[in-house]
Amino acid sequence: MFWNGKARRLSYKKLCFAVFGFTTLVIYTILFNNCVLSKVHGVFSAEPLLFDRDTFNKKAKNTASGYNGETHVRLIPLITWSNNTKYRFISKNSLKPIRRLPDALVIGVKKSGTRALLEFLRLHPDVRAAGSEVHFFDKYYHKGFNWYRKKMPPTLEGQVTMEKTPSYFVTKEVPQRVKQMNPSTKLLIVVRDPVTRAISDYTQAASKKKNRSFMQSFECLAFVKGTGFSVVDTSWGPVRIGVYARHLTKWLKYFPLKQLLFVSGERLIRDPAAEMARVQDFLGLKRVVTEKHFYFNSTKGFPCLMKSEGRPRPHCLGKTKGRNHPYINQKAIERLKEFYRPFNLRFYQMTGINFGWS
Ligand SMILES: Nc1ncnc2c1ncn2[C@@H]1O[C@H](COP(=O)(O)OS(=O)(=O)O)[C@@H](OP(=O)(O)O)[C@H]1O
Repeated sequence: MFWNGKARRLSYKKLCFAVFGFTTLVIYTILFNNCVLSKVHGVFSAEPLLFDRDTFNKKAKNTASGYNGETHVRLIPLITWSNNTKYRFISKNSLKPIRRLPDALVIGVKKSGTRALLEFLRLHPDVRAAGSEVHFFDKYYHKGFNWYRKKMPPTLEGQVTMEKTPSYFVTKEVPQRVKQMNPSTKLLIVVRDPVTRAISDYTQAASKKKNRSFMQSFECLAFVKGTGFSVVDTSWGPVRIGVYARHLTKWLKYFPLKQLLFVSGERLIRDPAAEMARVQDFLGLKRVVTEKHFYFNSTKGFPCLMKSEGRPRPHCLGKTKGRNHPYINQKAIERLKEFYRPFNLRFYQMTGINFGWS
């Protein structure tokens, strides 16, 4: 009897332990798999889990974290996996590049050297940039952030995702939209003497005309008709874009000055490595792009690249960069310089940099 009672007590204890152990195991498995599932999901896509596509679409359209739901998320039943398989899967796939919204934007200024800056930055292994201008914030904003994300190159955690669209700098809706995407977005602005910039802009427009003899001269377009070279036509795009202080004021309503980097277009040609050192510091990157990446091509008259991704030989930027400018009457140039002087001074004060445009 004594032994029977003791044995029963012992097996009752064992049963309690077994039930307790089993319950703990079940709870642990549920919690662990929930946690792993959300991680695995992050590997497949940077977008949030989607359960009710329509409700989510309504909420998410045009919010940076939003997803306008074209793909359904495939949930993998991890419970059937062994722990080792799970970890191998996660560690392998967390190194898989995914498309993300940009961390940094080259927002302008048109014809100041924005392509050169982006191509130089692409030499850096920690930078990935969209090849062509995306125009999301000025032309395609209605398409939503998921459209924008898909235009970005896939990047690994820690790499900087970028794009350049020079018209962002002068489009009034853009600063607020960029802030809505991510208030910490880093903004790069290449600037060049506004008079040379206007001539460059005109040269590009002329080069696109099929019949150039129909194109009015730069002098005709830059000044109000019948005023000779005295009244500058500020409604003409190539002139208006060069009033940098006015455009910058709009950006400073949404972003602190420290989030903006002003790159000198002139210095980017004269000393690309020095300018690139500033840019890499600003983006928090190691200074990988240095003098050894550039050589001066005297035929082109510009710095060119020793090599770049997919192009192992020395090469320059394309034919549309570094065009010959037409002759412009010196009086017109002087008058334009006079026109820009107060705006340039204001711009120097705002940025704390004297760009040296006379
Ligand atoms: N390395 C190098 N090679 C060639 N060109 C160079 C380089 N660095 C700066 N630049 C200057 O870039 C000017 C074109 O500016 P953008 O690239 O901003 O033009 S665009 O707005 O994207 O059309 C272009 O203007 P133009 O000289 O009028 O063609 C160049 O002066």
